[in-house]
Amino acid sequence: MTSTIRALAEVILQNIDALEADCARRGVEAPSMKEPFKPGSEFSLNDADVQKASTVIVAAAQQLINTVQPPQVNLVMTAYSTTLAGAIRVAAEFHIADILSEAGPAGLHVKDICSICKADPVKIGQVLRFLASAWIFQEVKPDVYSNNRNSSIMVKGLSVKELHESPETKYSKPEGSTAALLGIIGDETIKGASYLYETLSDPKTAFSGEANEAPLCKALNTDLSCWQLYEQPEQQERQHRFGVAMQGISRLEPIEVTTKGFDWSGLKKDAVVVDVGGGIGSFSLALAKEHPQVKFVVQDRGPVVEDGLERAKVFFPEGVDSGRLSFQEHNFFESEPIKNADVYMLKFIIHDWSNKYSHIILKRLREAAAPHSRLIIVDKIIPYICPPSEVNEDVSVPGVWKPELPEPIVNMSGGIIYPHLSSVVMMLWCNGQERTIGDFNELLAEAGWKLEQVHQHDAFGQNSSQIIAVPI
Ligand SMILES: C[S@@+](CC[C@H](N)C(=O)[O-])C[C@H]1O[C@@H](n2cnc3c(N)ncnc32)[C@H](O)[C@@H]1O
Repeated sequence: MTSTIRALAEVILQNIDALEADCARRGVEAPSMKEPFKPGSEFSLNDADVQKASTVIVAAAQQLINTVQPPQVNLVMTAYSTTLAGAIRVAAEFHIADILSEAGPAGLHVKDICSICKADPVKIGQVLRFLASAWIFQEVKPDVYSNNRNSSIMVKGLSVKELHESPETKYSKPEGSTAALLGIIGDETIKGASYLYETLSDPKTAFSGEANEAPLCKALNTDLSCWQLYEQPEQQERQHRFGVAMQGISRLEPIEVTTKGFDWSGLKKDAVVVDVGGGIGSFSLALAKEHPQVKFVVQDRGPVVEDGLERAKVFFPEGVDSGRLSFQEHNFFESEPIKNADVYMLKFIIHDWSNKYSHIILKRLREAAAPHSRLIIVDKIIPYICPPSEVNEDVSVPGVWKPELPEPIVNMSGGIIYPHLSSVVMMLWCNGQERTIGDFNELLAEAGWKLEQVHQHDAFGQNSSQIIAVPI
């Protein structure tokens, strides 16, 4: 009889065929971990067969690793991985990937890196070797580091000279959004995570749905929610970084995935799409470029829309000048000023809020909606990770996918932790959560919306879905 570990290895090998066929079709080699990332070198994950093969390989490989290593190692090393977030932030803030990008494939000695970034080579040397052990940077000779596929993603698109002379512009290029996101993970997110237990065990906050009683608020010793905190003058840098980091999140899934599904081109000329809590407007900007017949209005808090307008003037001046992309300050807990819009869109908003506050946001939009209005929520749909045969949720909505993985894989997340991680991160920041399709159905119905259809792009919640609702 085939052992489980051999069966896992065989599952991996069978699925490698699909990835090799993908490379052959595109006339490229499989990506090398040693080379900096080149656009187009990734597998074609928008091809359903390639995506399925990649998911099965990741799931089987992770089960194999967890089976082969002793549980002490699995558990303790996983718990220690928060330290990686701190180390990655160090690399991003000291512009180490940018320095190594200029140094090229031969790399640079840690002393030379540190003479440029003005840091202690003994300490930075430890950080870099730790990161290289986790596949971020590579040690090409003793104490000499170069960028590899993973570390090269941290490059911000500006010269090291520019980064040092004008630090306030460090996230000004689109590539800088990943560094901004890594900055947030290594700052607010790990600070919040270290207060998770204290918040969940304190009777004052254990059952709270208030955004200002989340673990991050405890960590930063404030009574303000993260959104209110960001409005304080001394938090300007964090506020700006957050806006840019949202673009970095979008890079985790191709923009076509989040825009695909709803029939934007079916909207009539001058149809109005309101991007509620639209941040600095990255999503609307991408859609406005593709659908010139539609008008997009991005609503957010004052400082955010100011930031968004400035960026839009640089990246889409014709849209701003023609009024096809505009920005408006608006608090989504108050009455929605744009009535009868064709589409109200909530991207990465509902997951920020507990049910109590999500209900208010949805209700305000329902009050403003006309019968023809559509609501589009872009968020993850959380799958259960028990065997699908155990799930008998009573919600049948067109477009919902169910996870399926071959035996002997036992973890139905497919080893994809992102949606579940994201849910806990939302709790850390603001007592929010990601939701199952059943949760969305209930929340929408209570606010006067009928869940009509879902555009889901994978069964594991790796990519966000579009959840379409109509007024009841
Ligand atoms: C997770 S971000 C999503 C931004 C954007 N939709 C995107 O996908 O890039 C949440 C946004 O909600 C905004 N926000 C928070 N509280 C708000 C409020 N009361 N009214 C309007 N916007 C708010 C924040 O400023 C932030 O831009």
